[in-house]
Amino acid sequence: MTQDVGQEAGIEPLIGVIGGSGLYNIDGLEDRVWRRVATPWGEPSDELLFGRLRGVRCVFLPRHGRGHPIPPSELNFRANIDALKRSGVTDIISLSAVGSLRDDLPPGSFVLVDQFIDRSFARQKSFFTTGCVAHVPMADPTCPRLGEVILRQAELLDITMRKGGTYLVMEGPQFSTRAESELYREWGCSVIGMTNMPEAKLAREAEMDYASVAMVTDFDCWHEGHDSVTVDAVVEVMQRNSERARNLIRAVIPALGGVRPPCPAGCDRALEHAIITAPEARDPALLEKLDAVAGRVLKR
Ligand SMILES: CSC[C@H]1O[C@H](OP(=O)(O)O)[C@H](O)[C@@H]1O
Ligand SMILES: Nc1ncnc2[nH]cnc12
Repeated sequence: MTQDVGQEAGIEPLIGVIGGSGLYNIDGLEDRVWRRVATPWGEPSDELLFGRLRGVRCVFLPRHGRGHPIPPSELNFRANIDALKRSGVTDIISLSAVGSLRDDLPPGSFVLVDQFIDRSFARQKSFFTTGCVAHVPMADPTCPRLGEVILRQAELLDITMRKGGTYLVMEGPQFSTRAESELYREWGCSVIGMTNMPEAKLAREAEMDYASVAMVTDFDCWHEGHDSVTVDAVVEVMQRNSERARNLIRAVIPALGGVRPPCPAGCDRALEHAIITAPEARDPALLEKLDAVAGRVLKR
């Protein structure tokens, strides 16, 4: 009940940043402290880094863990999203290294992704399993309000960022075959990576605003004029991309401080009409696990 009143009156956002390949830390954070956050879904990728940027609180999680020990298929996406949610995070900015599927997105390009095609298959994709079934809307998988702030800050920093693009999520860890790469190009995809799904789906289930900044590191394997992607190439370009990524985060988080109204697109209310399991058919043990993710709707 208290949370509903808070939503009507507006709440102060807390921004969570998920750093991808090459981004395992945020520098310049005040009051920084790494803290383990336990979840009912298991261990997140690493401890979470709590701190402030120009006085505004934020939380950082290195997606693959510090030192990059965890491959995409073994990421505990549910634990990562739950840990951010139970830490009070309302909005997630996802930062990712991606391959380009378009000539006009060369390495070094930044894309504010607004669509996904999810070709991952070996992952836990929902918090809602037997005992509490929910179907959240995913037509628009990213938050336009959060995206606008990111685009505006990028513009102020002179960082060129493409507004919109489709991110093809592959399972990995091997890179694509040339036939796959060509197929995804025919599908009209802009970039390819291995991590943004089910991350975006779970963020939606947890009623969090989610935006994805994809940083192009390579032309995958389809481009006749460029070598096929290698990890060395990705790391080298990410090192060049990372300063702009850090500057962007250092600008976006302070810009998001202060009380604001509920999300006009409804990201923060995605569960409102999503749960189909009758109250008497719900599994109490699962409901307990859902305390952080869905407590807002399950407890009333
Ligand atoms: C190191 S290349 C492949 C690796 O990089 C991307 O990770 P992230 O999205 O976390 O930046 C890609 O999805 C793969 O996991
Ligand atoms: N070409 C590519 N395919 C999948 N993930 C990537 N991450 C960076 N480049 C990639």
